[in-house]
Amino acid sequence: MFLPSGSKDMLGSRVSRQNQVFETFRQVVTLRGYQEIATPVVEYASTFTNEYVGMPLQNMLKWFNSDGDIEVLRPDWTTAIARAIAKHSDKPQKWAYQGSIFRRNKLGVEGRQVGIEIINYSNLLAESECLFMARNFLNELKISEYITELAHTGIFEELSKQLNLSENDFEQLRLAMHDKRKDTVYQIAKNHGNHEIADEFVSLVDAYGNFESVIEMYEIRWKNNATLLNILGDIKRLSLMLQSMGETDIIVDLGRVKNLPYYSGMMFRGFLKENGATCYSGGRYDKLYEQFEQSISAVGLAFDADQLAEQIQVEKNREKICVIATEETYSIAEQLRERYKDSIVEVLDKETNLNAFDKVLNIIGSNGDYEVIEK
Ligand SMILES: N[C@@H](Cc1c[nH]c[nH+]1)C(=O)O
Repeated sequence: MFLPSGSKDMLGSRVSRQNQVFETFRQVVTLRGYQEIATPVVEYASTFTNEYVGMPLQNMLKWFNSDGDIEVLRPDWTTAIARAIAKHSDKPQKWAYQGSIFRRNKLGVEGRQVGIEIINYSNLLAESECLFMARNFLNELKISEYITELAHTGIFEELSKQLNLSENDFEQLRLAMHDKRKDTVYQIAKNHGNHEIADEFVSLVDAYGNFESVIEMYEIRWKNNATLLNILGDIKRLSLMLQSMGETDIIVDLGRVKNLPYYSGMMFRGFLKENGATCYSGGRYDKLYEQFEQSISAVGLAFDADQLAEQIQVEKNREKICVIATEETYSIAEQLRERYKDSIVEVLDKETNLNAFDKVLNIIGSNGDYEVIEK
């Protein structure tokens, strides 16, 4: 029997590691005062494709229901949670979730995420909470080799104002910036502006690296633009907060454009040093709540739980005990569990693969007169 392309089974230690990621996440968010939220896997496509959210339908797993509406498998937690809490979003709240999202991309169709959404907290408190929580969680998973990247949607938007761009041109330029295709970036900016602004965009493609040096350079370059200076100030403040917590690998990417249409402000990502993979991604998305006619401060991030599960070691600190029993003694073996409550106890009827155990117990005897002997 085969599986549809993109679907996969998971077995044994891969599942244990996945569950360890979920369990560690729950411990961390519980201690940081988050509430848990779960939304259904099946939703209306319009929840994600409407003009405020703007996710492309083509990547979703979808079908028509009997009324002719398009339904999808949840492609995004953040949007689903905004829909779920829209009526009760007037108070400060912190939500945590874990489960699958479904998007057709090169990695498959199903990805597992654990994530947080912080609603109605003041901006810096919520943004720093996201980054501190990420640090706390990765530390608990014993993942220390990662890089934190900060970026901001406002930079590209502010500079684009100097160009005369249609919606389509804007999108083309955003895509070219995203893929770091400097030739196309230059062409679009030059065609709709002049070569100076085109040069500015091209150099923005390379404006990433250690936060101190990049910010210092751009504070001078943008000294006459209050909007850009404010953005640099916000990024610097967050970076310094992280640095004061002992984080050393902090980079900024001033030319980064949003990877999800709803971001509006600070964006952050974590990269694993070992393979460069993104282990978390998030940002501010106040605009998402405008669809519910609400003006709300919203920020959050999601971890790629599959990626994290690949990185961690399964905790193996329990004693493994094998009890060799017979048909007459299976219930005696079961009672032995009481004596070894913190150990892994397996009952076998033959002595096979005993090297896998720390202790082997034999139940010997007959007619209700049994003895447990350690081998
Ligand atoms: N939903 C985003 C992550 C995120 C959570 N909150 C804000 N952003 C993603 O799937 O990448």
